[in-house]
Amino acid sequence: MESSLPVRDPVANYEKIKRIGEGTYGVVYKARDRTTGEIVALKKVRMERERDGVPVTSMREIRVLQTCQHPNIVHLKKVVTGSKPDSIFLVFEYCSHDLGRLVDMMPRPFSQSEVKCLMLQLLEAVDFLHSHWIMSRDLKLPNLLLTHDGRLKICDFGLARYFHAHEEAYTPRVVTLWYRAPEIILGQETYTEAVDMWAVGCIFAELLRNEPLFPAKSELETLLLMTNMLGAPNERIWPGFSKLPHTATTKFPDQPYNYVEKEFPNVSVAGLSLLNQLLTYDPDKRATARQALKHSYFQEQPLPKNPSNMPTFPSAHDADAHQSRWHNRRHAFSVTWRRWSRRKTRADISLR
Ligand SMILES: Nc1ncnc2c1ncn2[C@@H]1O[C@H](COP(=O)(O)OP(=O)(O)OP(=O)(O)O)[C@@H](O)[C@H]1O
Repeated sequence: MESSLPVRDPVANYEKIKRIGEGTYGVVYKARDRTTGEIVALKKVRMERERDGVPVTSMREIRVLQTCQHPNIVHLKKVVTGSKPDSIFLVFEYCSHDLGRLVDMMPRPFSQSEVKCLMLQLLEAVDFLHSHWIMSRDLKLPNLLLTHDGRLKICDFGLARYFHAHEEAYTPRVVTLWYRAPEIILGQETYTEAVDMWAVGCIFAELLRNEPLFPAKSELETLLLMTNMLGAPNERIWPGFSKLPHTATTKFPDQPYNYVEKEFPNVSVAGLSLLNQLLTYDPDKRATARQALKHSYFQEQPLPKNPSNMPTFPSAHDADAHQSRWHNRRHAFSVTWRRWSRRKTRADISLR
């Protein structure tokens, strides 16, 4: 185990109340600090397969979380030891909802002013990450927490990494499939923080209509759904597209039209413009978080709600998984792709 970890207190200081999440890298509990009575979230770091101490993904997550003190990024309070010498728990501030479960349970989508409130908070957090040279690489609704007073917080930095001004090859198996940018699917190894902005576009669309934008089962199906909605990519709108590793082996349908306006009939011209700027194929032309924050969509009526005026909901953590329409599928895809990302050798994908 690395000695630089700020490990304090044993986990016995916390009383587990209930299990609220189980992800690829650990189980998450709602718990009470026995000394202060404070309610926290306790994430157990999976160690089973580790021979040499704390898994590298958890070390990365801890490092990133220590750097990121921001109102819209979940606060890591402590790292505590478990009963076994090598078991580790992360203690987070507790948030009553995750947006994945919440959106699934809501009978109708958030209002425009509520979507604006959530999007502004998400963009503030992403702008903060990118200005600190951090890519999340796993933005999706279940990784967005909501507090009882309307504050959105990004959680789960297990796939996050620092990026550099110079181009560098990164692992291709990142970002849960439904939120994965086209350049990753088409094999670009030197992708940038723009992959997070594609995911932000998918999240925006999902908040607007209460269902995932590209709920595909494979990378090929994701490309097909993208093409059906946005038109087929080509060299004219995305210079360099034809040279991407998987372009030659992918047969895109002959679909030249953008159907965003038709698919989102209740969204204003400014809202559609922001959505299209986020879901831009060419990562160099895709809106950055800072550009998106300045978009006129956030200045027009209805104005963004103040977080404190956001509606309140019964805790989404109390809902049965089967009550939640997309939860299991979202999670299944997350697990599958995280496992892929841990493989040492890159598996070939056939897009034909
Ligand atoms: N601070 C928190 N407050 C409340 N709930 C939380 C908190 N952190 C995590 N959760 C719940 O636990 C779930 C899983 O957490 P997290 O994404 O950090 O784990 P993971 O193992 O990395 O998961 P995944 O495989 O889905 O990426 C979240 O979707 C959320 O429902």
